[in-house]
Amino acid sequence: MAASPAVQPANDPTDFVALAKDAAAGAKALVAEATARVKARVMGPEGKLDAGALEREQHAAHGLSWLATYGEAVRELAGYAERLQGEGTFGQTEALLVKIGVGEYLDQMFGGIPMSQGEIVRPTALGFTSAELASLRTPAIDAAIAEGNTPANRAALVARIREATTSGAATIGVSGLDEDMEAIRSEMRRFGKAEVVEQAQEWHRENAYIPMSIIEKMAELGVFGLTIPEEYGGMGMPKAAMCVVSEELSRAYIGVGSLGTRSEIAAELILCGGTEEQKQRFLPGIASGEILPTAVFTEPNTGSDLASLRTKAVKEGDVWKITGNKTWITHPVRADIMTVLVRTKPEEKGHRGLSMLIAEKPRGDDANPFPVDGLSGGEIEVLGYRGMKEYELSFEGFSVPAGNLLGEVEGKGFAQLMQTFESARIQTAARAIGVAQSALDIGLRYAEERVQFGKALVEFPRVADKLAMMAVEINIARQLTYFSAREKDEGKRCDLEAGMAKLLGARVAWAAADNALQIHGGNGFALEYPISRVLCDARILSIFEGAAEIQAQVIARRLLEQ
Ligand SMILES: Cc1cc2nc3c(=O)[nH]c(=O)nc-3n(C[C@H](O)[C@H](O)[C@H](O)COP(=O)(O)OP(=O)(O)OC[C@H]3O[C@@H](n4cnc5c(N)ncnc54)[C@H](O)[C@@H]3O)c2cc1C
Repeated sequence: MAASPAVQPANDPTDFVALAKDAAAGAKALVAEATARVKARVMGPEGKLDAGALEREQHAAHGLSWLATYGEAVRELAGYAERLQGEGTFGQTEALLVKIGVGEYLDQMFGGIPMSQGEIVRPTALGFTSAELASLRTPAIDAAIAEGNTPANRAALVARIREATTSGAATIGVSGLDEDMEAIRSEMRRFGKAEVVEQAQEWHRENAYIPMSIIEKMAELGVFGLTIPEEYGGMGMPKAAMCVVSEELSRAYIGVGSLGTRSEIAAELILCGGTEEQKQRFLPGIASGEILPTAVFTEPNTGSDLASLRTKAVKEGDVWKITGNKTWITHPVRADIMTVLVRTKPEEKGHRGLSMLIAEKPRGDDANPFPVDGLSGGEIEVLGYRGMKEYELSFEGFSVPAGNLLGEVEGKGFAQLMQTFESARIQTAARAIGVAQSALDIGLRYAEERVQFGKALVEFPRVADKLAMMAVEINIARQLTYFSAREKDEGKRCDLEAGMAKLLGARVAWAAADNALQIHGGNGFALEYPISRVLCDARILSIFEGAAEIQAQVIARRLLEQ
């Protein structure tokens, strides 16, 4: 996508890029100080995290996670601005996105961050007095806040968003990715517009499966094998490609953007933990879309606390027999393989007793969902995120050949699953960005078309402000997600950043959907309008792939243990 016109020095006398970098350094100092203060409250005598104290202090510890996520967001925005400036693509739209984002996030860091609608974490909760806080507010931070989220900047951004939309731009502001990635975006966007957007509302309202013809077309486009290495039949592309594809498909419909999620999880599990024979056997089929996987982890009594799950597998000759109940399993009926987390060592109570099985099964349909011995299930009716259907499953001696134990090792299932978390979280963050972007697309269109008091709604500041903040936060979540993807591609540990991208992305998607619905007034509440579906779809993002509280807990642990 072409950059918006370069910032004219006369309009923008401050070198905001340098200011943003300085402010990001100040934000980092605040996070470091906050980390030290929370550490003082949760560390035991031997310098180890005291689990009881961490639980008592969840508000502060999770608040620290949010604060650090914001600090990382400001750093990423400054880095994005600097990179684009170097490439000559830092135009007015990009400058406004960065200014408003940096200013607003810094202001919240020093004022209060919403962890959820009713839970604001304020600096006092992290142990700062007003005087201490004032001493951490550097002149760069003050200036970035003062110049950042102003009514004039928001109005200017909305004018640019309107222009960008009429010119058919895919993203508001350049994404920062290279031309190859943008070519993939265009292809996915074309596919989404032609095959998905118009149908999504009907699939949702009828609780219908996404047609197999769509899955076949996605397979032809290479969606399921994007990041699988070429030697195993995939395209060997970077994780950034997965982000762009997930983003654009979820922008069309979250169900379609999520079809690749289970393929990504299964492929990561097998790539990281499988034997060479398992890689050769399953990866080419997953890459081509011939094998559709489903991820079978959650149980009725174990969701967030997965390590205590009870479904067991017992070895009988050369097969494992699975017995137990699973729930909230997405797309199990049409799946060909199930990655099932089971307890194979009953004497080991925690995660050490868990193993991962790759269980093959025949495809079913609504009339006969599970045409195989030892497996049955019932559909769970859901608010949104439809198109694949969620089921509770009952295993009664379901057979899996011994050779399908992942990596042919017992007791490593939980660790194998954890290895996939980085990728899965990056992918979910990208799905969240797609959902948020669809809310912005729909909200903007409605605000342009609906006239009240003789004006289009978009002419009213309170309506336009909502659109401006959607675009700003989408860009922030996008930059955090792309950063995690780059780190992952470079083989660096990025669980912290991927978790932050997912945590923030889910909140951004929900806020965007809620605000876009608000822009619709009463019509937003009508099932006929797509925004009512997008609201339901957005809600899931802070529940699965690590509920927001669990995500914040994981981030807090990492920050405090460093
Ligand atoms: C639409 C949908 C699709 C899904 N698809 C799949 C799938 O394909 N495969 C699969 O295996 N699972 C799937 N899941 C399950 C999903 O991963 C779980 O719902 C999720 O892990 C949360 O577990 P839970 O629902 O048991 O909630 P719980 O663990 O009971 O948590 C309930 C609430 O309490 C909070 N909470 C829990 N523990 C703590 C704590 N220690 N501190 C603070 N707060 C805490 C949580 O954050 C959450 O807000 C799906 C779920 C949904 C809704």
